[in-house]
Amino acid sequence: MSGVAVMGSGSWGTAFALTLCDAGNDVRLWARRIEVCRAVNTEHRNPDYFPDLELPPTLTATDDPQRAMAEADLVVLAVPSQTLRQNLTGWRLPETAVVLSLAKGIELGTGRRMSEVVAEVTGLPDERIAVLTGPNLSHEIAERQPAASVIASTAHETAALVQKICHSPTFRPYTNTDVIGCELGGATKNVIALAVGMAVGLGFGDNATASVITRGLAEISRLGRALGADPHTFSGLAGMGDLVATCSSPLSRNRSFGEELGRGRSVAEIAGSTRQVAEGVKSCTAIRALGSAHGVELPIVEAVVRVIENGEPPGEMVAHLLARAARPERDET
Ligand SMILES: NC(=O)C1=CN([C@@H]2O[C@H](COP(=O)(O)OP(=O)(O)OC[C@H]3O[C@@H](n4cnc5c(N)ncnc54)[C@H](OP(=O)(O)O)[C@@H]3O)[C@@H](O)[C@H]2O)C=CC1
Ligand SMILES: O=C(CO)COP(=O)(O)O
Repeated sequence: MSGVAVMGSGSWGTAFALTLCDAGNDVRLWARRIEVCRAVNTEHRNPDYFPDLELPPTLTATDDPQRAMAEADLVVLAVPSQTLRQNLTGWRLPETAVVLSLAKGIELGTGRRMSEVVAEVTGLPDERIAVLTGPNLSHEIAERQPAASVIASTAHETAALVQKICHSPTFRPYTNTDVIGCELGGATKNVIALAVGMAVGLGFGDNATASVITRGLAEISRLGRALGADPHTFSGLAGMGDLVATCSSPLSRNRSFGEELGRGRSVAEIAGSTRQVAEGVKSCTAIRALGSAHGVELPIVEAVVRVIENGEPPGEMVAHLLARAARPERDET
């Protein structure tokens, strides 16, 4: 049994905490709101994110980050990408714990992946840092539907340790040492899911969505190659697996956000109607900047940025993408 702290009690933090309990660990959840802690500790519920789900009675919550992390072997970071740096800055991590990031985003302004933010703020060596990614829609995980996942760390032993800690009867993690590819896959698929959602909201069918998913995978792979990822990662769970799940499922917040944009609502309106994070809305700008810095063409990401940042109507985005100069499918320059 390992002692695990899950820092963040939203959709994924809560569902993954449940998985960690199922895998036989002693799990403490950190929530920034005391009312969430009370609900978890007394009613075994998290009403804002899973009103109908009964949480394991062994799961406890605290709003004190240091108490949550005390003597933890594994610290799981389950806060949004754009707040991770600030959150970590205020926390004192246990001396020997491994840190596992669940966030799928790229930091605005710095272009850093989440493992890079962790390393920068905490000073931890790469061998103590891991990331989790793959097709893991939190509501399905919370219902204990079967799922596979990827734990990536540059140190295989670290990935294998975390794999062992979170392997439950319904959750099957694989390991990978390609942290760059795993993180880029997870962050960029959110932007592609926004584009797919827009296509759906505009009333387009499966030909359109399959085309965006496939060309989206080409963009993710191109960017990954330029940044030093292993191209094989993108045909695995962290690439195609997560892309297909997120782009196909109405449970995805990114796809749903895109769908609302396609129906004509504004970014501010949609963002104001939910407390849940759709990471692609912020990360799209950071990913476009990474593409520009490395001379990688990312037409779908670019088109999503124009809709999100400039308010371009999604219908025009589609017209622009279709009007681009015709080219060979495998001309990946
Ligand atoms: N949901 C999913 O299916 C999956 C999500 N992910 C990734 O996991 C990460 C977390 O997502 P998810 O749990 O779904 O997001 P949610 O929006 O569901 O929850 C976010 C959590 O972070 C907290 N939070 C928000 N702002 C801050 C802040 N400034 N400081 C500290 N805590 C804050 C929220 O607290 P409060 O409730 O008080 O607002 C909440 O507990 C994202 O990067 C996402 O892409 C990855 C795989 C699956
Ligand atoms: O990353 C996810 C599934 O793997 C969840 O996607 P959303 O954040 O779009 O809900």
